[in-house]
Amino acid sequence: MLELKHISYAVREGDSELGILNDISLTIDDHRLVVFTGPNGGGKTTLAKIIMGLVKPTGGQILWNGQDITDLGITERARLGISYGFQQPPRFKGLTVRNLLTIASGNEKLSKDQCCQYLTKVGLCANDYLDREVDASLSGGEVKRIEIATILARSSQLMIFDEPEAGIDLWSFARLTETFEQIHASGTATMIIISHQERIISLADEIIVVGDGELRHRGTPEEILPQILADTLSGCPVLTKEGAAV
Ligand SMILES: Nc1ncnc2c1ncn2[C@@H]1O[C@H](COP(=O)(O)OP(=O)(O)OP(=O)(O)O)[C@@H](O)[C@H]1O
Repeated sequence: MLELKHISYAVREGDSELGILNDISLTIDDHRLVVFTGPNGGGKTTLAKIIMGLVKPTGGQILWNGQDITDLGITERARLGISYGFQQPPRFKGLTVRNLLTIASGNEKLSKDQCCQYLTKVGLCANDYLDREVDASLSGGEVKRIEIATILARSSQLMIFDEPEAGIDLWSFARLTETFEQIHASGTATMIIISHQERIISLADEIIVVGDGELRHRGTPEEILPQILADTLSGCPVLTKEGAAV
């Protein structure tokens, strides 16, 4: 179980302090598929990075399976079974796709068949990609899918995906949503997916709307999706302070 207690994050801007996240508390039970959504700049990525240990909160506490991980770094959190896929994944010049999958899986003898299974789940063919370097020669969508494949290879207990749909073609997106559904159905991992995509939002057990650095609303897709779809940001009661129901 993941527990965030009164998480805040602020940065210094000149002489003043800029609040990015303000007193966010939430609990995510094991094996849930939770989607963070909300307007651009609302604080979703910052919140996800705080869970992964990429950003240190200026206030509050994070518990993972009852353990206080607030002061733990990324590596320690990864060892505890948390993984994170960047909105814009880094490239790794000199490392091939096979290298990355092998490192991620922790299995030095990872076979071509196993690599192929991970790559197929994100709509890539192993024959075309296994020996390619993860460098600038790959397109943004390819790097994104390779990174997601490495997260699948890690089989973490908590997988965080930041806008997995970004830059991905429709066919690969369909494979990806199937993969999310399969992981969810298998009950082997908790997933937090940051997304603006209706199809992904509809897969969620729960949607958490983050706006202006606050947790605006949480509920099932049936409760939240119609409201998001019904209006633009300015008129949407789910995304505005007036509609805050948390
Ligand atoms: N280190 C920082 N210094 C200054 N501003 C920051 C910093 N980190 C985040 N922000 C600001 O905090 C806000 C929240 O950013 P964040 O990336 O978390 O939003 P988001 O909800 O993920 O947005 P998007 O949907 O566009 O990806 C943004 O306005 C961003 O510019």
